[in-house]
Order: sequence, then structure tokens, then C-alpha cells
Amino acid sequence: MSSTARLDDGSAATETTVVPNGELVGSSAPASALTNGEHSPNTGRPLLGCCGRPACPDPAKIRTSDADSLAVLERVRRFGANNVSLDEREALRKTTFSNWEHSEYQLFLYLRQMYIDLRFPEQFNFDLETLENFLYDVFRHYNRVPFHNFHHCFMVAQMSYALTWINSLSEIYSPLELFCLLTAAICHDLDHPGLSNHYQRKAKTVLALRYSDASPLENHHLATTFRILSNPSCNIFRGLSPSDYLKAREAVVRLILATDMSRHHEIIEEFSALSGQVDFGNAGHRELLLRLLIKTSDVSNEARPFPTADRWIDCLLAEFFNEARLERSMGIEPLPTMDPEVVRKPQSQCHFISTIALPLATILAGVFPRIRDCYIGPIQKQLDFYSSVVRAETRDSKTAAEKLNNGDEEATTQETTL
Ligand SMILES: Nc1nc2c(ncn2[C@@H]2O[C@@H]3COP(=O)(O)O[C@H]3[C@H]2O)c(=O)[nH]1
Ligand SMILES: [Zn+2]
Repeated sequence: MSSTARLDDGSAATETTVVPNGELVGSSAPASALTNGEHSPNTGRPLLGCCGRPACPDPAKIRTSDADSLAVLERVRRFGANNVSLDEREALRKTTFSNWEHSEYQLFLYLRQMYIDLRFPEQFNFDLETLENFLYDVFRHYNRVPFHNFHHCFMVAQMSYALTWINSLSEIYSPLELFCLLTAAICHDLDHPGLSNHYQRKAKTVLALRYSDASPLENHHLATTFRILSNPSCNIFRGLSPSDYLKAREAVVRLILATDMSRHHEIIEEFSALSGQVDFGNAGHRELLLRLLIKTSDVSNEARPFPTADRWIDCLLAEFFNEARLERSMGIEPLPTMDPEVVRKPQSQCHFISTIALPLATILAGVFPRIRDCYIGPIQKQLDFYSSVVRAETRDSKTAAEKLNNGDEEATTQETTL
């Protein structure tokens, strides 16, 4: 396996751009405004946010280090061949899979196994060395952030893979369409800086400027994907005919852009417009369902067994709260859904599950009924659990308020008597 140089190290960030309101973007911008591939040059000085405080998180700290990457590579090489057992391969096809018991090199090998078990290398003419190079570059381009990291990449890919088997998607989709689904799932959050599109726009980051505020992160994940693929030694698309390559590129672009949650309602409306008349012979319908499948995989934390899901929600909230604190320090109003002053986990999860995750899965179950037990079932259980916590909290606070009121009344009565 050959490794490739990290992309664009330190390049774009050396520019300083004055944006219309006079703020500076570039080397004087908060470090966190610069995603990997756009790091401020190492001047030896701490990078400062516009408020004069050290910017957080420092990109140099979130980047997966060469030492970490090489350690994973070394273990993949050492344990690579035939290391995934039949039991593990079976487990990978289920929605109950948990990442937490596995180290990164194992997750790497599992991703490799998914391509092998779907017979993509022989169908699309690439060898295992190219696949490993590709996965290695993917691994290195996920950052050490609480949520949008390589483990999240793995879990989204694994859910797409499980849904592929559970719903026998190979009877409906061409191998190329499924190849694109798995590859898009793996690449869908590449080089995520742990700061959302809200931050990118409000802080006027390099990415927001580059993509004119339109899905800055997702466009960056895509650009990173195709830069990795532009290296011949990593290019798992290199055996495709020119027309298949164009189809694959278009499919991956549409799939990754679909993971921007600001497009959620638009995609749901697109599906509603079909009025239940899904035609698998229609390429547009099939493609829309692939977008729903990748979205369902992206928001599938709560479809996992409770301990797995719970840890993921804590990771997500940790990332949200980091962002909200950074935004406050920069004078940006955080989104209420990310603000530690506002968010309570049970309420937040009730809201997310009942407005996003469950309706999305319910739509998909109309087309793929086999997800009812293995995906909707656990999500519904989580919703019931969080709802009961919210109800108990409401009861407790009512009782406390009543006690307080009664206490006040008693005190008032005593005062009057005296
Ligand atoms: N509040 C909440 N948000 C979630 C949950 N799962 C996914 N999301 C959000 O949905 C988004 C989907 O795209 P991302 O992976 O970029 O980031 C994800 C989170 O912002 C969840 O369980 N709770
Ligand atoms: Zn994601």
C-alpha cells in the first residue's frame, strides 16, 4: 500500500481576504474557520479568534496525526488479509452493529470487507491495493472531533451497507448505483471541522466564501472526495468507462449534497410529490430513494442499541456545545438546538426523533417495509424512553412548584396569624 501526501497543506490559508464588512478571512481568521486543507501557516504564534482569544478547536489539534494514520495503516497491513470472520461479516449486515467495541484499524478492515462482499473490486476493475489506498486517505481526512469523525463515517457507511442487504437492494439497483451509495456514505463528512454550516456562514469562513454560503461543508466533503479520487493510486473509479464515471460522479455529488439537513424538507417534498407511486424502473425515482437511504443512514444513531446510541448523542451534543461556546466568544448567536444553555438531551432527542428521524424512516418503510422491525422499532423505543423521561421531569418540577407554593401559603398563613 502506498500512502499519499495530505492534500493542500497550508495553502489557501496564507491568503488574507477582506470581506465586505471589513472582517478578515484567511491567516487572521479564527483557526477553526480554516478546515483541514486550509490551515493557517505555522507562525509559532497562537491563532487568535476575532475576539482576541485563542481560536478553538485548533485545526492542528483536530487533524488526525500522521502517527495515528500510520499506526492504523501498519495494523491493517499486519492483520489485513482474511482477518474478518464470517460472524463479523454477518454482523456488519445488521442495524444492531456497534462501532464502540472496535479499534480504527478494524473499522478500516470492515469497510474494505464491505466492498469485497458486494464484489465491487471485480465488477469495477480495481485491485485491493487501490481500495486500501483509498480507505487510508479517507481515514486520514476525518478529523479528531467529537462527532463528525471516522467512527461516524463508518457507522453511516455500515448502516447504508446493512440497508442494502436487509432490503435486497441488488434486486432493484445496479451494482454501480450501490457502489456509489457505499462510497458516498464513506466520504459524506470528509474533513469535517466539527463546526456546522451555521458557523461557517456566520463566521464568514473560507468555505462559506468559497461556496457562497451554499452547503459549504457538503461541497467541501465532495471536493475532498474527488481530490482523493484524483490520485490514481487511490482511484477506485478508475476502471469505470467514461460514461459510467460521469454517472458515478453525478450520483456521489447528489448523495453527499443530500446530507445537508437544510435540504431535508425539500427532499421529503420531492418524495411526497410521487404520491406513493414509486416506480423502480424510473432512474429518477431510484435516485431519490438512494438520497433517502443515505439520509436515513446519516441520522441512524437512535436506531442503534441504546448504549451505542446514547454515546453517540453525547458526542453530538459535545460537538454542538463546543461550537456554541466558540460562537458566543465571537459574538455569534448560537442555534438554540446547539446551545448548552437551552438544550436538554431528552427534550432535544424527542424533538429530533419525532420531527426528523422517525418521519424519514416511516417514508422509507413505505417502500422498504423490512426496515420496520430493525430500524423503526428501536427508534420508536428511544422516543418512548425519552418521552417518559420528559414526562417524569415535568411531573417532578410540577410537584416541586406545588410544594413551593404550599410552603409559601403556609408561611403566609403563619405570618398573618402572628
Ligand atoms: N439532535 C440530534 N441531531 C442529530 C441526531 N442524529 C443526527 N443529527 C443531526 O443530523 C445531521 C445529519 O448530518 P450530519 O451528520 O452532518 O450532522 C447530523 C446532526 O447535526 C440526533 O440523534 N439528535
Ligand atoms: Zn454525517
